[in-house]
Amino acid sequence: MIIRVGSTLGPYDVTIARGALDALPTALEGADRVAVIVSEPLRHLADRVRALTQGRPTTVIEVPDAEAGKTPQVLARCWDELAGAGFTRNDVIVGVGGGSATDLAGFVAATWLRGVAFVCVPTSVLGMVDAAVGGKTGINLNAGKNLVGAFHEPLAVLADLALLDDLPATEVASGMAEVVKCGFIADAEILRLAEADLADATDTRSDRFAELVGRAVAVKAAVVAGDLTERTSSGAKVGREALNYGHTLGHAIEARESYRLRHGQAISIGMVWMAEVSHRLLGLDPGLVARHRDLLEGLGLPTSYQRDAWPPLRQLMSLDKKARGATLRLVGLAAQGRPVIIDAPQEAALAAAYAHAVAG
Ligand SMILES: NC(=O)c1ccc[n+]([C@@H]2O[C@H](COP(=O)([O-])OP(=O)(O)OC[C@H]3O[C@@H](n4cnc5c(N)ncnc54)[C@H](O)[C@@H]3O)[C@@H](O)[C@H]2O)c1
Ligand SMILES: O=C(O)C(=O)C[C@@H](O)[C@H](O)[C@H](O)COP(=O)(O)O
Ligand SMILES: [Zn+2]
Repeated sequence: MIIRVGSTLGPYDVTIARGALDALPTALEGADRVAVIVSEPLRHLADRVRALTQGRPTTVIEVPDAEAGKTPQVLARCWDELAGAGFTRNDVIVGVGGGSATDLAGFVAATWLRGVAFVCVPTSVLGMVDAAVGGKTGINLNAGKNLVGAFHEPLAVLADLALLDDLPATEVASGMAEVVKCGFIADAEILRLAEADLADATDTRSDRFAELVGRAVAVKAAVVAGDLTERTSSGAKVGREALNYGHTLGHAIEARESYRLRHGQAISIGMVWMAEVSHRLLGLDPGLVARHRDLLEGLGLPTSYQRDAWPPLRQLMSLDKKARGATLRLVGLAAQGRPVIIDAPQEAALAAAYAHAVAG
């Protein structure tokens, strides 16, 4: 399956298939040299990528696994390695790994020489359905998630489903959090497909799983095509910020956990909270609130967090990218498929929703 992502800088294709990586030579057409940025546990994939570069000089840069790679220190090391290799604007960076590695690699591509070409090879469910698509790149700071970054779209995304064969079940579940997010904010068929057979939905070799991946990418592609740089939302007219559903609390939890919790686990808790907030402030139907918890727990994702953590989490939320000045902005749901921006929400309602729905 190929999904074309419309973009202000020219469209690109997301290829979703077993064996998609074999299309790399086409994506590299015109490049002189290649730098492969790969997370350490997946270093074996760098050999496969090298074999597909058709003799081009290739530099492999291994980076620490998961969020440990999304740091200013690792970013600076990548720049040094590109300088050492004499990397120029005719060359291409290939990011290989989960969303952490591809967010970092994309940001290296965005910043090196003010921007060089980037090809994205996501290796996790979350990377395929979300991080590889839409051009958000960046790193974390201790103060908050993804606080430094750039919009830099890839030339191509090669989502090779065969790379998921050894992905641990907890990582599959983490990626499914972003898939069902797309179900709550846009495509109801995603919810139906997942709920009908959770085991099949999380079997990365099943047709149902492939359909869910395709549907989630289609949701993301449609949203980013209309609002790449996340500037158009207000009230019920919600652009790219819709994709941030569950992320205001989710990112705060990730920072509080020093990025040891998986992103999908954190936003699972964040979505349960936002469903409750939406019930209180937007009248979201209690049945849909319960559907969040049932589906996310059915996928093996967490839905609760420490009872006494609300004050520090609220403090961390102040640095959320959707905030404007001292005003918090949340993405709520008025109904399935109807995201709404909640500007300056009542603080008491936020705390009460946390105490009621999340506090463990
Ligand atoms: N740019 C975006 O639009 C966007 C969207 C969603 C999430 N993200 C970011 O993506 C990151 C999360 O991505 P993630 O869930 O992929 O986590 P991750 O990149 O941290 O990877 C999770 C774990 O899975 C392992 N792994 C990856 N591929 C594997 C494979 N094929 N086989 C075995 N193990 C494998 C990794 O080594 C790691 O240990 C977060 O930093 C999040 O902020 C970005
Ligand atoms: O692509 C987007 O836009 C999203 O919000 C998708 C999110 O799933 C993703 O986690 C993204 O990295 C969050 O962006 P941020 O701007 O809140 O850091
Ligand atoms: Zn996310």
